[in-house]
Order: sequence, then structure tokens, then C-alpha cells
Amino acid sequence: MLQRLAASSRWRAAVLATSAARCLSSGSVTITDPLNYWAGRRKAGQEKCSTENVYEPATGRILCHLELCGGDEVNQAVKAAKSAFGYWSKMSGMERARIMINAAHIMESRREEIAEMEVVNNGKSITEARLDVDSARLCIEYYAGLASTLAGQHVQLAGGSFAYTRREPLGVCAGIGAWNYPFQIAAWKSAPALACGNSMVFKPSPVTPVTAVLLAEIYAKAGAPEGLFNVVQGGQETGSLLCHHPDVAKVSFTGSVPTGQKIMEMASKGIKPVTLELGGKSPLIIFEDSDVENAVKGALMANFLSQGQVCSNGTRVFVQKDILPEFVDVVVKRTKAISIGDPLLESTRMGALVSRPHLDKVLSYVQQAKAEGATVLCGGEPFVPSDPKLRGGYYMSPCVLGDCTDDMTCVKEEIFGPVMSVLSFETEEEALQRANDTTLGLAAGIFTRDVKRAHRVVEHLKAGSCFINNYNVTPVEVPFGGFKMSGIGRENGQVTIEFYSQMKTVFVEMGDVDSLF
Ligand SMILES: NC(=O)c1ccc[n+]([C@@H]2O[C@H](COP(=O)([O-])OP(=O)(O)OC[C@H]3O[C@@H](n4cnc5c(N)ncnc54)[C@H](O)[C@@H]3O)[C@@H](O)[C@H]2O)c1
Ligand SMILES: C[N+](C)(C)CCCC=O
Repeated sequence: MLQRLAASSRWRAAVLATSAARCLSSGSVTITDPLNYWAGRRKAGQEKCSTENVYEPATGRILCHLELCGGDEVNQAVKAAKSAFGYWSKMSGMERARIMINAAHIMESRREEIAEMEVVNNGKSITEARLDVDSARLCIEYYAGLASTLAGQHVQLAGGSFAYTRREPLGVCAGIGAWNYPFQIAAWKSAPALACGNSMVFKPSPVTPVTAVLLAEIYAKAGAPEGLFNVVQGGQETGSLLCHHPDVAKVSFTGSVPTGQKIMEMASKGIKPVTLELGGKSPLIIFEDSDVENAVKGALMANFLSQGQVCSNGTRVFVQKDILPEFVDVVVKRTKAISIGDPLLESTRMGALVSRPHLDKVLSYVQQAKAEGATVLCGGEPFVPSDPKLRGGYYMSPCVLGDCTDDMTCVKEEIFGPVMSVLSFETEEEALQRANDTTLGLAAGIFTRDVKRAHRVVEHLKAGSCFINNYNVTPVEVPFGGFKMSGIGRENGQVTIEFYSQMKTVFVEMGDVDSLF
């Protein structure tokens, strides 16, 4: 079975020919197989379809020419999903769970292959990519476990009459993903959707289109009906075709705030529910009673995963005045020690940013920070690896900015790169007021040994995902999502079942109609 899957894609076949264990090396992959998938198979674009280049961030090479879906293709994918919905939604939760568990097993067996392709397309380190695949698998296992627990309520009424509620699927759900966690986002959206009996058409970011189709193949191989999980490639045009499609019942979106606003507007035309996982500019507050080594580790996790391209990052690091010099000393030392380079090497801790324009944007934020009075304590420069094949890659040295103030652009705007802004504070009240002084509210963190303070501060933080003495840990059992302009709805956890299902109320009369007429 796995051989058949492997043979279905040319890059994989090439890889198998080279080595059975560790497969890809940066600069060696070219993708020619179609990346669209519906009705149970990969689909090549129509002859006239437009294409876009996809790059390998580690080298700057062209990885493939992406075939973008237009109206016809989107219609076909939605039609396939609608047909699968008819079948899937009538299966019992246990039956759905069995297929999802099969999918999780297949995913586990293909972990390395998926992780490597994620690295090749996204630029993050192989160590992180493996964790992303694990998170995807765990999410599918978790929602497989919940699939058979979907239940309603029985409400006893006067005269023996009663009512009951049923939790029903929505129909065809559209998933639209960002480029920072391409595979994980596709799983975080599809797992709860499928567990509830929906089908899905997923559109990855055109910057990272490569791994979603692997998820589609895995679901199909696990026994899902044709059309249950489909992939259409494209950018905003394809995304908006999905949002407007009359047979799409819900849109689940991960991406930036401006696009989230457009998605909500489009969905509002059909009164479609939305899940919006948007951006952040999250605070991390480090009190003077913290274990400084531990707080530094937290600050690094809050800023430098995935080259800093993480929505929940705690990029505004507020450090209480008395420990500021010690904190800065250690954080700078540890940031300088981060090994940057080939993301497929085990020793690499920071790979390449996702694209050249994005790298340039992040570097320009560092320049602007300097111009506005911040001090570059380390990094913030383009990084050129010694390996010649990596010279065209999109690398930069992770950056710590000191002497930051709340009015600086680097403190106000989401940079979405490896740039940490360090700010000093004196009192708890002041830290809270400044931490909450933003239109965003995705995440927040606090380091302290004082358990009472930890819970008191968290209660007042205006953020959907708060961390005490850690940062950026997202077990799939725990809901994740934002307050304010960071989003609507949640991913993961039990509550997400509510965002992929609807409640029907059934009233049952046991007597006669008591008519007023
Ligand atoms: N909260 C979260 O869980 C989370 C997770 C990852 C990323 N993000 C956020 O995502 C952003 C970075 O990702 P990005 O640059 O890919 O975001 P983006 O908003 O540019 O694009 C996201 C997706 O939306 C699509 N899209 C763009 N315009 C569209 C339109 N008009 N209609 C329909 N679809 C459209 C894109 O093709 C892509 O698939 C950051 O702001 C980050 O904070 C949030
Ligand atoms: C798993 N992380 C690192 C918390 C990322 C969640 C998805 C946001 O970008």
C-alpha cells in the first residue's frame, strides 16, 4: 500500500531510489505531480490554467509550477465533497473514528517523508517539522476519539411531552490555510470537521502547497469515501470562490487579520459560520521572581520557533526592571548560539524564512526599529550559509531588540519573523495595562514563581491562549484561538466540535394540540 502511495509521486520515487532511510537533501527536489486533489485522485490543471512558481526556501530554487484552480475546478471539488458528505454524514461516529484512526497510523508510518517535504517547501527545521506531523496525527486521533461521543440532550416538559437535541454536521466545510504550518493546519481543520460528519475542501497557501495533498492521499488510503477531503490550489481568487460557493456551509480560515476580515465579509453573504485563526502581537511578562534561565528558554520558544513565523508568538517580552540586565545577557547569549542553516540537517535549529519578499520585510522591520531608537542586541542580518547550494536561501540571524518602547513599530505590528522586542516594566499593574494595549489577543504568557500572581495576572490578560511558566505549547486536547481581532472560534479541544456542527431541537408532543384558534 505504501509502495503504491510512494509510486504515485515522482519526487518520492526518486527519493526511494536514493536511500531507504534519510531521503531528501536540500536542492534535490523538483515536483511535477499535480497538487490538486478531488474525488479520490490528484488532478492536473486544465490546459489554460494559470500557474505560479513555488520556491524552496532553503535554496531559493523553483520547486514546482503550481496550477491554480478556477471556478470549474472549485465546482468539481465541492461537488465531490458534497457527494462524500451524503455518505459520510450517515455513518456512525464509531465508523468514522475507525477510518480516522487508520489515517493516523498511515501518517505515523509516513512521518519522515511528510516532515521532509514540509521542510523543503516551508524552510523550517526537520526537528520542528516532525513535531508538526506528530501534532497533525494526534489531532486526528483525538477527534477520532470524540467522533462517537457526539450527543444531544433530553429535556422533559409538562404533560409527558419532551424535547431532544441532535448535533448534526454542517455539510461541506472550506478550509483555507496559512504558510507557516501547512500540514498541521490542514489536519487541525479537517480532523474535527470529519469527526462531526462533514466533508472538506482545503485550500493551502500558494506559498506552501505541497503537503496538503499527502493528507488527502492518507485519508483516502485509510478508507474515507472519495471526495471526503479535497485540495484545491490557488490564492485569493480560489479562496474567494470557495467562500462564495453556495454549497459550502462553513469557512475555517487561518491567516492574517486583513484576509480574515474579507473572509468574514464573504461568508456573511451566505450567513455562513466562520472560524478565524488570525494574527497576534502577544505579550510575555517575566517577573523578577522568575527562574531567569527558565524564563529565557520560554522567551526563545515564544519567538524563534518556525523562524519566528508563528501566530501565537510572544514578541513583546516585558521584563521586570531588576532582572532586565541578567535576562538580556542570557537571552542574547542563547540567541547567538542558535544554529542557522540547512533545515534538513539534524543539527539545525533555525532554517530559512518562507520567501524572499517575506525575509526582506522582516529585515526592514529591524531597520525601522533601529531608526526608531531600538538597540539591536544581536542578529537581524541576512545570513549566508557556507554551503554553496544554500546561498540563494532566505536566511537571517535571529534578532533581539533592546531599549524598546510601546510606541515603536516593532512593538506594535506583527513582524512574523525571528525578532524579539524586549521592554522593561516596574509594576504588575503597569505590565498588565501595557500587555493588553493592543487590538490583538491571540496569546499571552507569564513567568513567575508566585502562584497567586500567576492566576491573578492571567485573569486580567485579554488573550485567548495563556501560558504560565511556558510558551507555545499546544496539546491538541486544549482549545486554541484568540480574543479581539485575533479571531473567532477555537481549534482543538472538545469545544471545537461546536464549531463544526449545528444543533437541532426536536419538540415531541405527547398530548393533543392546545390550540389558541
Ligand atoms: N491564529 C492562528 O492559528 C494562525 C496560525 C498561522 C498563521 N496565522 C496568521 O497568518 C498570517 C500569515 O499567513 P499568510 O501570510 O498565509 O496569511 P494570508 O492572510 O495572506 O493568507 C492566508 C490564506 O488566505 C488565502 N487568501 C488570501 N486572500 C484571500 C481572499 N481574499 N479570499 C480567500 N482566501 C484568501 C491565502 O491564499 C492563504 O491560503 C499571520 O498574520 C499569522 O499570524 C494565524
Ligand atoms: C504549534 N504552535 C507552535 C503553537 C503553532 C500554532 C499555530 C500558529 O501559528
